[in-house]
Parts: sequence; C-alpha cells; structure tokens
Amino acid sequence: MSTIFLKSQRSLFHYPRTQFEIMSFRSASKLAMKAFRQNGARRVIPATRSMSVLARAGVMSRSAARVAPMVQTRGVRTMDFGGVKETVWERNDWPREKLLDYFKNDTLAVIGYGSQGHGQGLNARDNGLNVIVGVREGGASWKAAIEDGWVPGKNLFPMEEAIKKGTIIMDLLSDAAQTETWPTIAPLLTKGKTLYFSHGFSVVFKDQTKVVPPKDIDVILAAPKGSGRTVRSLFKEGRGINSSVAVFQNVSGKADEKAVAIAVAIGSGFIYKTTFEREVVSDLVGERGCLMGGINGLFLAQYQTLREHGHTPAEAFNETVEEATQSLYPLIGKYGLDYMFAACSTTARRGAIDWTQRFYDANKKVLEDLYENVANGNEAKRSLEYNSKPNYRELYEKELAEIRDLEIWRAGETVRSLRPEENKH
Ligand SMILES: NC(=O)C1=CN([C@@H]2O[C@H](COP(=O)(O)OP(=O)(O)OC[C@H]3O[C@@H](n4cnc5c(N)ncnc54)[C@H](OP(=O)(O)O)[C@@H]3O)[C@@H](O)[C@H]2O)C=CC1
Ligand SMILES: CC(=O)[C@](C)(O)C(=O)O
Ligand SMILES: [Mg+2]
Ligand SMILES: [Mg+2]
Repeated sequence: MSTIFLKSQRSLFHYPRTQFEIMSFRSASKLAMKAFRQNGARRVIPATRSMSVLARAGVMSRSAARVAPMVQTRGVRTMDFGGVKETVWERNDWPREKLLDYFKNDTLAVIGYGSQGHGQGLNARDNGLNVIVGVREGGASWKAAIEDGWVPGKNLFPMEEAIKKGTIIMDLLSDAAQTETWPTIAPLLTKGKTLYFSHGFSVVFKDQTKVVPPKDIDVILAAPKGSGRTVRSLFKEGRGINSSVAVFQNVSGKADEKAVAIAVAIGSGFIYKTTFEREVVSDLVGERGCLMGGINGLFLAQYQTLREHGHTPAEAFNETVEEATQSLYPLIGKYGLDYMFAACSTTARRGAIDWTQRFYDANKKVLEDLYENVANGNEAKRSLEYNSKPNYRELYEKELAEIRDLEIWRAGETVRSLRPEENKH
C-alpha cells in the first residue's frame, strides 16, 4: 500500500515536559509574542473576555497583559494563524451579484443527495444559481430531494442525465459510491466540464478507487469542515461553515478562482487553501480522532470508570458528557481553551493542567498510529470494503442501535429530557 507521505515531519508540536523545556518553551513564546508584535499584526481579545478574568487567572502571559490588545486585521488575503501566515477568503469577497455573474453560464449538477448534497444543493439554489440534482430514481435520495422541492424532469434527474446537463459536476455520492459509479460517470465528463468533490478521497486513493479524472477537465474540491446539515443551518442563519479548497487539475487556468467561488456558492464562511492529499488525510484523521472516534472512546472510558466505582448513571453522564457539551466545550468554541480553564475553579484548573501531559502522551501514540494508517491507505481500504456492501445502511443501523442502547446514551436520553427547553410546562 503506497504511503502518501513518505516522510512525516517531526511533530511540529512538542508539549514541554521537563522544567528546562518549560523554561525554554516560555522564553520561546515570549520571543514569538515579540515577533508577533513587531510584524504589525494585532489581536483583539473579545471585550466580553474581560482582561480582569484572564489577568486574575494569570492566564495571560505577563508580556501580553502589558501590551495593548492586538487585533487581527480582517478583509486581507493573508492572516496570521498562531504565527504562520495563510491565505484565506471570506464569503463577503463573493457577494451574491458576483456569484450570479460568475456562474451565469453554468449548471451545477449535484450528484448524490446525502448530507452534503442536501446542504450544498439548497444553499447554491438559494444563492440563485442554476442547480440540478442527479440521484438514483426512486431511491431514498430521490424521495428526499422531492421533499426539499426539487422537481423531477425540471431540476431533479437520474444521475447520468444530470451529468450530461451539468457544466460543474459535483460528485457528492458517498465515497464508496464514487468508486462504484466511476465507470458510468467518467465517460460523461466531457471536455470543458469541471469535476468537483468535497473530499480528496477518491482521487488520492486512486490505486483503490480507480478514480482517475479525464485530463481535459478542471478538477477541484471545496470541503466543508462540518456536517452537511450544519452547512445548511449556518447558511440559513446568515453565517457559513469553514471550508478548505484545492485544485487537482487546472486545465482552464481558472480552477483556483472557481474553487473559491463555488465554496462560497455552497455556503462557506471562510475558506482556506489545502491540497487533495492534505484534505483527505487531515479529514480521515480528524473524524477518527478528536471529532468522533476519539471523543467516543474518552466519553466511554470516563463514564465506565465512574460507574465501576459506584457513581450513578446521572452523575457519571453529567460529569462526562452533559457538562462538557452544554457548559464547558461551548466556552472553548467562543473564547479558547484558556478562557474555559479560567472560567472554572482553581481546583479544576490545577488538575486539568497537571493531567494534560498524561492524556497527551497516551493519545499522541494513538494519533501517530492513526495518521500512519490513514497515510498508507489502510483506512481508505477499510472504508471502501465496508461501505461498498449492498446492505451497508442496515449494518450501520445495527451498529448505531448498539451505541444508542449503551447505558451511557440511555442515561443521556433521560438527562436531555430534563433540560429546561424540554420541559415547557
Ligand atoms: N457528511 C458530511 O458531513 C461530509 C461529507 N463530505 C464528503 O461529501 C461527500 C458526500 O458525503 P455525504 O453527503 O455524507 O453522502 P453519503 O455518504 O451520505 O452518501 C449518500 C449518497 O450517496 C448515494 N449512493 C450511495 N450508494 C450509491 C450507489 N451505489 N449508487 C448511487 N448512489 C449511491 C446515495 O443515494 P441513494 O439515496 O439513492 O442511496 C446518497 O445520495 C463524500 O465525499 C464525503 O466524504 C465532506 C464533508 C462532510
Ligand atoms: C462532517 C465531516 O467533516 C466528516 C466527519 O469529515 C464527515 O462527515 O466525513
Ligand atoms: Mg470526512
Ligand atoms: Mg470532515
């Protein structure tokens, strides 16, 4: 199995362990802060994230607390991400009129109507673009599309017909289905069309998927960093999900701009550049790690430990999942981890900082194994084998039912029912 990345960079992040390393880590961060100040970029600390809370908590380093708050200037193409400059685009770079003009001669053919097809198709349609959907006639997606207002024969067609009518072919089938349908789709990708993905999977793992696009078409991706349902809900809130964009083939010479434009058209908020390889590897690692698999494992391990030592389900669930998702994690999302630590007791803060190293060390080994398994194609192989089974949906329903039936999640159902918003009386 060929490995995409033959050499892996030494880990860019080394959590300081020894007192010496901590000292040098602090002096390094002071130097970085000084360099950061000198390059003119400034960073604002949200007004609601009052300095007094942070200063009292001693969270801000002394040098940062002394200088005026720094603001990261917006609306520029280059922004500073923790000291590394990256190119970003924002949705207000592509107002609706500009999108409509740019895509005036295009028909966006959304192939597949799962979570992403639903979100991206409806957002592009609401942006006024000419969008059609192509799925298996009479299948679950066909019925779902009709429920969302797509009309058979008008903007809803069997897959092949939609591809023939489309100028930008958005392959939003499941990754396994992209492989299975490729022999049908490939001949329909005629010169001048654009092939679009939301994941680098099929193109990068071509040894397994056999997905090799024709050489005379643009091949681009826009990968929303979140569920297709959230792609839709954030768009309806007037916001947008963050997405990465990449170009695999640029025959027209306009593929880079097209990728950014379509990322905005499908409802993205801010957009950053990647490559097909980096998108698929980071995405497969993320969903198996912190985003889904890793957090599931940590929830289960903590809940089980508490229960084995006699804590009740209500106590074990609240201390593991409910407080995390309802109170503490949202603070990380709004203001960062240091803010959340500062908002908790000094007792919690001391223990959390002390135990970070143990969890980091235990998980770093797992993440290295995971990264290797993704980069060498093993995870892609596993995914294709399982998701290509004819009864893959039924198999997942059985596995998800087993998760749902675990005590932790049955307890969770009761806890959720007790939330104020669930008790309107
Ligand atoms: N889910 C997400 O939030 C994210 C997904 N992505 C990427 O977006 C793409 C689409 O993912 P997602 O929206 O989750 O789609 P799903 O994985 O849910 O795939 C469902 C779609 O694939 C179709 N399909 C499945 N098997 C076949 C087949 N054998 N022949 C024809 N059609 C088939 C289904 O049609 P039918 O109903 O007829 O079976 C349905 O329209 C993938 O590349 C994914 O990696 C990227 C970011 C996030
Ligand atoms: C929602 C998302 O970004 C995932 C987890 O990568 C996916 O659904 O593939
Ligand atoms: Mg994914
Ligand atoms: Mg993802």
